[in-house]
Amino acid sequence: MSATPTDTTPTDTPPTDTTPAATDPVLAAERAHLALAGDCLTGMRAAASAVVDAGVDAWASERLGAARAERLRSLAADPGVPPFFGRTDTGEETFHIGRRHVRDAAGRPVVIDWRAPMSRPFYRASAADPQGLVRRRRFGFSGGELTGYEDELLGAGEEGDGALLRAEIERPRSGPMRDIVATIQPEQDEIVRAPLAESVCVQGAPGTGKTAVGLHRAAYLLYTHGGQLARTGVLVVGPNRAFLRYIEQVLPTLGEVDVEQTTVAALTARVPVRAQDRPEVAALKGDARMAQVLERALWGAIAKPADDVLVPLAGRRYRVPVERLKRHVDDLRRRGRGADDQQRLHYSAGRERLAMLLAEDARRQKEEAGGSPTDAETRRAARSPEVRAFCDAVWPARDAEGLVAALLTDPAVLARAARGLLTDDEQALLLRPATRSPRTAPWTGADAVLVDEAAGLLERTPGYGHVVVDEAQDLSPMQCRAVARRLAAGSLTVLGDLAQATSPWSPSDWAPTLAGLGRPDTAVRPLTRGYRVPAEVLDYANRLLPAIAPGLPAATAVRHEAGALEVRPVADLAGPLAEVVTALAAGPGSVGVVCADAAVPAVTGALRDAGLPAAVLADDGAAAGRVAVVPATLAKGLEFDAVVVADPAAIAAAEPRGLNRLYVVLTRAVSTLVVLHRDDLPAPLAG
Ligand SMILES: Nc1ncnc2c1ncn2[C@@H]1O[C@H](COP(=O)(O)OP(=O)(O)OP(=O)(O)O)[C@@H](O)[C@H]1O
Repeated sequence: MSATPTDTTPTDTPPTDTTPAATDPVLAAERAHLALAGDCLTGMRAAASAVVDAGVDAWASERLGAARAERLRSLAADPGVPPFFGRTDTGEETFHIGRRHVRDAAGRPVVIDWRAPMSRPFYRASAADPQGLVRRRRFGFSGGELTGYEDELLGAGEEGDGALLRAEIERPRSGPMRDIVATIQPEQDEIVRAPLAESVCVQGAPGTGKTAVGLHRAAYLLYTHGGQLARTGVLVVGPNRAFLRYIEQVLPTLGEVDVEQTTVAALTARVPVRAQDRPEVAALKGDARMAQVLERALWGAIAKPADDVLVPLAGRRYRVPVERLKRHVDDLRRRGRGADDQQRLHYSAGRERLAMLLAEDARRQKEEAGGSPTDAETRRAARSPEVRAFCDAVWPARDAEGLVAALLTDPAVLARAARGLLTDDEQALLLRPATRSPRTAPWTGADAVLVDEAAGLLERTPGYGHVVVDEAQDLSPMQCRAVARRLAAGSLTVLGDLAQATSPWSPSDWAPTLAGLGRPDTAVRPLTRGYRVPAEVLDYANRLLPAIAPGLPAATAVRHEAGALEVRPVADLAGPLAEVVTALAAGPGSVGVVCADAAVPAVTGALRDAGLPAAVLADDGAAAGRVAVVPATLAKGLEFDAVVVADPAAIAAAEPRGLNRLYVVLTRAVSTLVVLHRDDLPAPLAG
């Protein structure tokens, strides 16, 4: 391998090697290409803004304008992000690989989008399997300037030593998550480029790049299947808003601004959540049996028609006999029972259809008698007071909040719907006093998911073409259903780690979650190379694995960092905490101080008393400062340059799956983990 100057990071970092390169002809040529790419981008931007917004009509003009704005937006290059980060040579052809295509005025490619098929060997080639490449080149930049490159002569069996990847993952962390487009690894690339039709479940240990892979997969799919997915959309679901804030810039940096990123709570926010369930109640409300209870509560209240109905049509009345009415109701009920949400007849549509069937019966009778009623007259018949009264009695109009409120407050309604499904004790757990109106009820997060389920029974939920669900190991069966409803005919990327499961539903394998998400045949793909956490820290956290996830393979870290882990017994927390955080805060990266949720005020107070600018990370994602106090329950998915864990025993003791929570907390650090413990450490970590 030939390695000239190796400031190997693709974006702005100080060079690690400042070998004078001004005289290096390769570097000079690459800098010229960089300048050309910059000029071409400027030209493309100018051309895009010069497109005249004149369509054939106002609508077309507006669409043209929107398309142009979109194109300009995607071309609005961040000056800190260089147009390319790598290059492939096949011996005949050379491609520079970057975040987006760049063409010259004649349309010749200057930079190839990383997602294009031609870019694939850049990520997959190895000395053993060069995939047609004689050389792979990676570039290092500083302040937007190309300062170095690293060659691998794959054709000659030479492979890099991973210096670039190491430099990239060791960069001090501060602020939101970054893209990994310059250093996607082969095992990650296979998942990123899996076909759109294929649903994928990534079981990955902490820091193996699951979130990164999921986001890059979304960007890849949008590029490769732009037309189809632009219509149906891509949805990314994360566990909370703090997590969303952390990841939300990755897709825009990759040029994808139209992906919806949300939480399950936001997805199901049909009622204002203003209360919290006791854990055992929340666990029951998240149970899959609740879907059956709701279905029965809704469809079970449809009554048998008792009498003939006289339907008025164009000045006369036509009798629809009760037997025929019964058949209509039975047929429609049957069509409402299908498993496929997109195909099945929903309750509200069933009610409308029933009214229409009565009107059509009347129309047929009139036609048989020689009349020819119009469509408008038939529709009017369907809306007549007689037909409406029949529908109200047999197939009453319902709303989702009202349905759930009745179920949770009326013992008789609940008993009827839950018979044989929930025990008496379980029914008693669900019941709460009624409020004057469902609007003012003390709705909880779990109730909101039930209301969403009810809404999904009433009407079809619009679906996306592809859904990425992160931290999926924590989803309740009812939350899985809420995501599945948004999937339509699309495919799914499920990301998670069973060892990090902290919810009451946490399964020991992926089958129930994948079934709940409506894609039981999804293949589970493991990721086991840890990019975030140094080996010293990961091996320490992995001691918990036999207790929390027996059988799950432990991750191996890609790098060692001597001195990355310090475990210190302390008599009193405040003093050592302030001392450790002061020392860490003097470094360049972010510092996360993680403690049990209940200890947040005390820990924050201790840090502030020592004059440290500590800010608490909030669930709404409000940005904490460089020293963030992180409640243990919000740490999932996040990372910090340095992490201090205050009182691990308290974190483990705070909840039923406290050891899993501790495993999450211990795996957030990129460079340094300091564990300060007053009490004995949990057994697997002691000694
Ligand atoms: N190929 C890569 N090149 C550079 N950095 C990488 C690569 N893969 C992952 N990383 C970095 O490793 C860190 C962990 O990635 P990510 O958050 O996606 O992991 P995860 O598996 O979702 O972790 P967790 O389970 O803890 O949430 C991130 O900083 C990410 O940018």
